[in-house]
Amino acid sequence: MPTRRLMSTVQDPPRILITGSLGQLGTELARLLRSKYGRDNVIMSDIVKPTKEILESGPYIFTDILDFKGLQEAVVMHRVDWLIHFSALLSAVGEQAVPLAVRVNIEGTHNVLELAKQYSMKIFVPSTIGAFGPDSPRDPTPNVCIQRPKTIYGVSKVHAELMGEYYHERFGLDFRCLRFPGIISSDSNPGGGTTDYAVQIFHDALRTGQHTCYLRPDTRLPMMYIDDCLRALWEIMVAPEEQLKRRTYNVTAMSFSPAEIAEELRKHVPGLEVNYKPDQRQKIADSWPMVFDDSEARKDWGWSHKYDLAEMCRVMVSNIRKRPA
Ligand SMILES: NC(=O)C1=CN([C@@H]2O[C@H](COP(=O)(O)OP(=O)(O)OC[C@H]3O[C@@H](n4cnc5c(N)ncnc54)[C@H](O)[C@@H]3O)[C@@H](O)[C@H]2O)C=CC1
Ligand SMILES: CC(=O)[C@H](N)C(=O)O
Repeated sequence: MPTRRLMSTVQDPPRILITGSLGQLGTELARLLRSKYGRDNVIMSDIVKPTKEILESGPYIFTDILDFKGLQEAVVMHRVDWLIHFSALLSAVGEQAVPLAVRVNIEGTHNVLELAKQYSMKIFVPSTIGAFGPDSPRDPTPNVCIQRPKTIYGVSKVHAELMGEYYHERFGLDFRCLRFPGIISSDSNPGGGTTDYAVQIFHDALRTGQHTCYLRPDTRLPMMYIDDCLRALWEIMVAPEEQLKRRTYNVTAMSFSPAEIAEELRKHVPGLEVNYKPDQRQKIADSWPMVFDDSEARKDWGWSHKYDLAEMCRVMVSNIRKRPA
């Protein structure tokens, strides 16, 4: 690791605000960043009532992403240097609440970009495989290709990518963005995406030995274990400017279908039964990349995943088994 990175970690910790921090990624990211930069330098925020454990784990504040003044106050009062913008409505819930998704995902992104510009903050905004559509090459999907997504979630994420890149070009904003695949973690309640089955299948397998999947058995999608996802986020945040040839990168770890993950999971839960009842999420999945080409991230700033399908299943099963019922 370059010395510069180590120095910024140890001597001059950034103060970091995470929006939408009580979702699937935020709580885990806060834990990781607090272990690197100190408990009080990472401020979690959301509009959701936190648990006692969250309140005791470090600073937590209410911030609605649609309230620009409230965000300004949070940034000023907490002397924020990095903004990690997680607030969003995901692909499946976004289709059920389009006007709200437009506000949270698009207006919310406008607010944080403007704020980051005004207060000279470094900003990370995640994008997704959902930023591609049926006209994109799907196997593999390269970093730069046609993007005509068919969900409001995808449309809002292409908008975020373009707005962030524009603010970088126009105002010199330090905007960094990764397009994540479906993220798998032992949180039993992911946020309402099309890839959520790949989390739910573990909980169902270990609780009941039976899972009903809302996608067809052959629906192949790119995926990643949460530890790889959060490490990728941290690595791009600390990557020296000169390594970044672009502001938005594809990252991935594996691709699998429901039938393939079920087969791997049967090594741990031999009698696992899976039924298939495709619903409206099938159409979304059919428009998304099957295999994600992240060679540019690997080449430019050294991205490399650690968890493949077998290792991810092993860790997920072990983590969920350790939890109280
Ligand atoms: N989980 C995944 O598989 C992937 C996630 N991402 C992106 O990563 C980010 C985080 O994702 P998750 O944690 O999975 O999402 P999530 O749905 O679990 O969490 C989103 C959070 O945003 C908050 N939120 C909603 N409206 C808000 C508002 N008005 N003001 C402030 N906060 C509000 C919610 O309360 C929730 O805690 C999102 O931007 C998502 O698009 C990208 C690719 C994959
Ligand atoms: C891949 C994503 O962005 C998310 N998990 C979703 O399915 O909406």
